[in-house]
Amino acid sequence: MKTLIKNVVILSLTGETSPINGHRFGEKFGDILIEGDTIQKLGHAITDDVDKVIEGRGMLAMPGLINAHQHTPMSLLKGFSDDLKLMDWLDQKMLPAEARMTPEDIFWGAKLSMAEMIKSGTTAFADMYIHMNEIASAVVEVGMRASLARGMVFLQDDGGKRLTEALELVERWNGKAGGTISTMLGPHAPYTCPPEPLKEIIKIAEEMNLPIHIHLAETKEEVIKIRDKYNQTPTEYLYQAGLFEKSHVLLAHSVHVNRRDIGLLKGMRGGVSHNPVSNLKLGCGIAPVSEMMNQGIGVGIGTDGSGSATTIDMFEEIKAAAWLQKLDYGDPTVLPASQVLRMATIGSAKLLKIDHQVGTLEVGKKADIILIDMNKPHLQPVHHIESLLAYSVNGADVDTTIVNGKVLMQNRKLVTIDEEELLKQVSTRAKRIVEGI
Ligand SMILES: N[C@@H](CCSC[C@H]1O[C@@H](n2cnc3c(=O)[nH]cnc32)[C@H](O)[C@@H]1O)C(=O)O
Ligand SMILES: [Zn+2]
Repeated sequence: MKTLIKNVVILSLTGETSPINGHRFGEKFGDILIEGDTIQKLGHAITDDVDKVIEGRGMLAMPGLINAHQHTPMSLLKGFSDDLKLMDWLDQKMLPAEARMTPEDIFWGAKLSMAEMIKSGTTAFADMYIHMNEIASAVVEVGMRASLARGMVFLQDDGGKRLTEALELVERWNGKAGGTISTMLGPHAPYTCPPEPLKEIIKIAEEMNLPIHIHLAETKEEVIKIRDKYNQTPTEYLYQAGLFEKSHVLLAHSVHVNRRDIGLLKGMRGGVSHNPVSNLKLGCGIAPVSEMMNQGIGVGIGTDGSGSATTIDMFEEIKAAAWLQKLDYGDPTVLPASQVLRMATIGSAKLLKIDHQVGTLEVGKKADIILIDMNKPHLQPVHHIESLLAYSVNGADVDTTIVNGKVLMQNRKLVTIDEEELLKQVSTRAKRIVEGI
C-alpha cells in the first residue's frame, strides 16, 4: 500500500530547536510518500504510482504527538469527581469506581480515550492501568501505537497476582501488532509500592530488559508520607531501591524533586513525563522541567488520565508546559516554542523507547503523521510556524491522523472507530460505574 500526501508544509522536527523566526511557513513545501508503514520519500513533486492520494494544500504535516502518561479507561470517569485533593480523589472516588469496571468497560473506556487522542493529533501513548488485555485489544482494533504497563499497587495482600498479570501482558503483547505495541512494568508509585515488591520488579525489569513506568513525587503529601515512613524523599526512595541503576525508567510527574533529587536522576536512562494540566488542576505544583533538561534529564509530555486532567488534548499540555516554566522563572525566553514541540514528539518518543521508530518526520521512520488545517482565522497569518503550533493550534485543528502508515482520521472523520456506537456504549457504562459512589 502506497499513500502520497501532496502539497503540504512539512515540519519534520528533527535536529536542534530553532531560533525565533528560524522556520517560515512555506519554506519546506512538498510531498510525503508512505510505503506500507514507513516514510519512503520526503520531497518535491513526487510522481510514484500510489494507491491513495491525500491532497494537503493549506495543511501542515508534523510528527504525531506522543502522550507519555495515560490511564486511558479513566475517560469513563472524566468530570465525575473534580476539585478534590489527589489522595481523596484517588481513595474515595477512583479506586471504588475502578473496582466496578468490567473488562468490557475498560475496552470501551480505552477506545473513548483513543478517539479523543486521534481527533487531537496524538498517535502514540504510554498507558498504565488494569485489564491490560482489553486495552491491548482496543489498541489493535483502533490502530494506535502504545506502550502498555499493568499498574501495580501493593497495598492489599494480592500483590503477587498483579505481578503475574504484568508479566502475562509482556508475554502476550510485547512487540506485537506489527511492532506498534511495546510493554513496560508499572509499579504505581513510591507510596503504593513497599521496598520488597519494588526491588523484585526492578530485578525482573533488568533481567527481561523491560522499561519501568512509575509515578513520582506528584504531591507534597506524597513527600511527607515517604519522609514519615522512610526518612527519604520519594526520589531517594526509588534511587535506593536501585531503580535508576540499569533500567530505562519513565517517571510520571516528578513535581516535588529538589536539587539533590535532580542530582540523583542525572544520567538516568529514560526520563520524566511532565503532565502540566493535571498538575495545575490538582494544585500539585510546577515540575522543575527546565532545570531537569539543563541537567540532561530527558523530558516528554503527557496528560495523565482524563479522570484527573479531564482533557487529553496534547496541544493544551504544550501550551501549559511552556507557560508554566515562563511563569515559574519570570522569564518568557524559557522553554520556547520549538523546544516544547520537541518535548511532545521526540522527547516523549525517547521516554517510550520508540524514538528509533517515530517522533520526527524522516525517511525510514514509521509514518506517524498528523495534518493540521492552517486555513483558519486563529492560525493566520503565519510568521513563525512553531509559535503557531505551540501557542495557537488546538486539537480540533487536526484534520488527518496517520499511524504506522494507516489513516485513522481524515477530514476529522474517524476511520477505525464507529463514533456513534462508541458514544452510546460509554454513556450507559459510565453511569453504571459511578452509581452510588
Ligand atoms: N489500582 C490498580 C493498579 C493501578 S493502575 C493505575 C492507577 O493510577 C491511578 N491514577 C490515575 N491518575 C493518577 C494520579 O494522578 N496520581 C496517582 N495515581 C493516579 C488510577 O486511578 C489507577 O488506579 C490495582 O488494582 O492494583
Ligand atoms: Zn497517572
